[in-house]
Amino acid sequence: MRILVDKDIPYIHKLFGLHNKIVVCAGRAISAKDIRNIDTLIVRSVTKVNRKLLDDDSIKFVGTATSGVDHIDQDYLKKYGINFVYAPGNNAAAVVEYVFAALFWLAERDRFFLRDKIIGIVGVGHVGNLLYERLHSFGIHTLLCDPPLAKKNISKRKHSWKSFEKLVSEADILTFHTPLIYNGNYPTWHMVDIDVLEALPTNCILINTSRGSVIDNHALLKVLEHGKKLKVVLDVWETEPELSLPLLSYVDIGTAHIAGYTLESKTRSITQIYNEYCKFFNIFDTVNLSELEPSVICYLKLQRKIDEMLLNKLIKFVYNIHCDDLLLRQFAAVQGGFDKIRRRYLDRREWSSLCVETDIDYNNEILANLGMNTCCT
Ligand SMILES: NC(=O)C1=CN([C@@H]2O[C@H](COP(=O)(O)OP(=O)(O)OC[C@H]3O[C@@H](n4cnc5c(N)ncnc54)[C@H](O)[C@@H]3O)[C@@H](O)[C@H]2O)C=CC1
Ligand SMILES: O=C(O)C(=O)[C@H](O)COP(=O)(O)O
Repeated sequence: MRILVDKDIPYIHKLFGLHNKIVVCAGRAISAKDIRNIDTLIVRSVTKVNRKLLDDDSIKFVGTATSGVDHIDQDYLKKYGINFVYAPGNNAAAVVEYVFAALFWLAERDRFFLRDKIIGIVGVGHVGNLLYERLHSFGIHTLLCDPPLAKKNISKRKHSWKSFEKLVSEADILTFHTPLIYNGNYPTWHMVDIDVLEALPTNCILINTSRGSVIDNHALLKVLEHGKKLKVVLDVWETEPELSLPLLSYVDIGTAHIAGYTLESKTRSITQIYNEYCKFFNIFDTVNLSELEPSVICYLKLQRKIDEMLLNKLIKFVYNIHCDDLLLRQFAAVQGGFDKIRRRYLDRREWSSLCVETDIDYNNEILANLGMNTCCT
């Protein structure tokens, strides 16, 4: 089998290398010429997989080690019988922990408590739902907007779904976790446009870790330049990998599309693609995640009941989002800087890598609900 893989996907040779010819290529540089005589293509979000790329008919299997699939022309793959798999949900915890890190960083800087805020979650799938569950478990109020889900009415939760307009008018914090959808009944492209931006309450916190174009970045820059008081956290940008430096200068936290980047999430994603690949080609080999899964790296003991201040310390111990903001501001103007940050991103870990000792029952319950490992003395 000849497999072409984005060179920034980890563990490829360990997983696929035994019986296959592996060709690696920079994700943004993969071209139709590279695809010739390739059976399997494995990409990330930076490679557009469409008719232009796949003019060769040798491809049988396409995998993307991502949750978002807006870079894939799925209709084309289906039309030509090319098997397609992606990795939904594997980076949900990483994104949720990024959002928590951003919220607690802002709360510390601007001296407010999250328990006094209402958080509007737009898109309640793998990421949005986990975010809801963890915020709810810590007593933080949320409003949920997900019309496709509400329409399917498959939600188990007691909460009533709210309209996007309701969240815009009532939420103190809006966080977006939708796919990038250009048409259909519920498009998300520029769902935050100039009208929404002008309608947002003063000092509203806007967080986007979905896709850059869910927010009209030009309109956002315009309202910020005109003095609209918003607090903005952007991990995704409409013009990635080129960045609007003026917009970066206005946002409170800016990062290089790394919200989903943890060692655990990358391991889970490529393992899922590998297992789907084995199923498709009838290869009887299941990889043991523990071989790739990094071990627990640290251990802490809590001496008192957990509250927002103490949780903030734990969050910063595992992941300090401010470092990623400084990193982007340092390299944003450097040619290729955005992609370089992503390629060399340090092995950020998830809360589950933290083992917390506590003999307080309340702490055990809260920390377990937040996805941390706990052990009693
Ligand atoms: N920055 C990063 O590193 C990451 C970004 N993402 C992005 O976040 C998106 C969400 O990720 P997941 O939760 O895994 O996807 P998902 O597919 O599990 O959930 C998306 C949810 O959005 C809902 N939705 C669709 N249109 C909507 C609309 N108009 N209004 C409100 N809700 C709507 C869907 O019904 C679904 O429940 C991905 O599509 C991807 O683009 C995901 C992971 C990492
Ligand atoms: O999974 C998604 O969707 C994401 O946005 C990933 O964080 C994208 O990461 P890359 O595939 O661009 O490395």
